[in-house]
Amino acid sequence: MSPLAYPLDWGSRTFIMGILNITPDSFSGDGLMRQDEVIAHALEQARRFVAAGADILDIGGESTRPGAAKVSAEEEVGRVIPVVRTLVKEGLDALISVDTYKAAVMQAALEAGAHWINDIWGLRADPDLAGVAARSGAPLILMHNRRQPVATEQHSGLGGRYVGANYEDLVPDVCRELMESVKIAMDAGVKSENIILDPGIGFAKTREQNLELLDRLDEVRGLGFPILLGPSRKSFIGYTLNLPPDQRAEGTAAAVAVGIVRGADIIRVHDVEMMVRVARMTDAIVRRRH
Ligand SMILES: Nc1nc2c(c(=O)[nH]1)N=C(COP(=O)(O)OP(=O)(O)O)CN2
Ligand SMILES: Nc1ccc(C(=O)O)cc1
Repeated sequence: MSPLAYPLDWGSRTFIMGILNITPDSFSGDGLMRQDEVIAHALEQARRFVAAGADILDIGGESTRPGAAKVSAEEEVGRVIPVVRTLVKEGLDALISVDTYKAAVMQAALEAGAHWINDIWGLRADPDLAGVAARSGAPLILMHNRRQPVATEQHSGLGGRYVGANYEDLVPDVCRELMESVKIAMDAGVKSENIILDPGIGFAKTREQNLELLDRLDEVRGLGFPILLGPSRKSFIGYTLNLPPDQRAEGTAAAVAVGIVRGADIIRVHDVEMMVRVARMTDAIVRRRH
């Protein structure tokens, strides 16, 4: 079957992005490189996600958690591209997104047939990515994030998690900085209808800031772009419920439901089957979709 046509029918329902981490060190332990036969496992997980209702599959080859080891573009290409090729060849009924901030990785992914670009640095890490995005005409997710941890702060005992969390006024600051990323994109020639914004839950934000940003997501939606939300299994849930990543499904469900009420268009999740049900139920209430 052919993937969903873009632009998606925003507002008609919540779209589901399933996370496929081709990493040995992802924070919630879902990284497929912990296993043998990575490609076979990725394909199996992708099929399971699509059968459960995923619209988009997001493939990542470098953990983005604070303090994670950086991976070279060559190594990331070696992890991600074989999986992109396999999923494209399989012809799954889902869009293929690649979670990378590196222009070289994204260029290779697009050539291998990927459809979407997911940049956790909102075009601030690799300026060449803006041109790659513009030339490809692919939808581009611009996530809010702040500067990379410097060595001394990384050793503060917080793993760099709160570096950059010194906001003057949280929501307006996040909105302004997202619009700076939009400007970088549009100056490079990315069309506004290809831009999706993401508040960056868990990136340079304290627990309280993550909770407030989620509750005020409607203000970010007010910027006029579709919104992607990624709360899945993150530590703001862990700190609130005092639970490890593998026990954060209910907390994720609450965040997903509130996120949809406040205007999220896409949710990025690990537990696809469960969150599809949460999204369908929330859509039935707030969008009257049955
Ligand atoms: N657009 C967007 N991209 C993201 C987001 C997010 O919230 N929004 N969160 C991530 C962290 O989750 P993941 O499970 O992929 O963890 P990892 O980075 O440790 O692999 C990684 N990528
Ligand atoms: N990449 C990230 C992974 C996890 C978290 C978090 O648990 O808050 C934040 C960022």
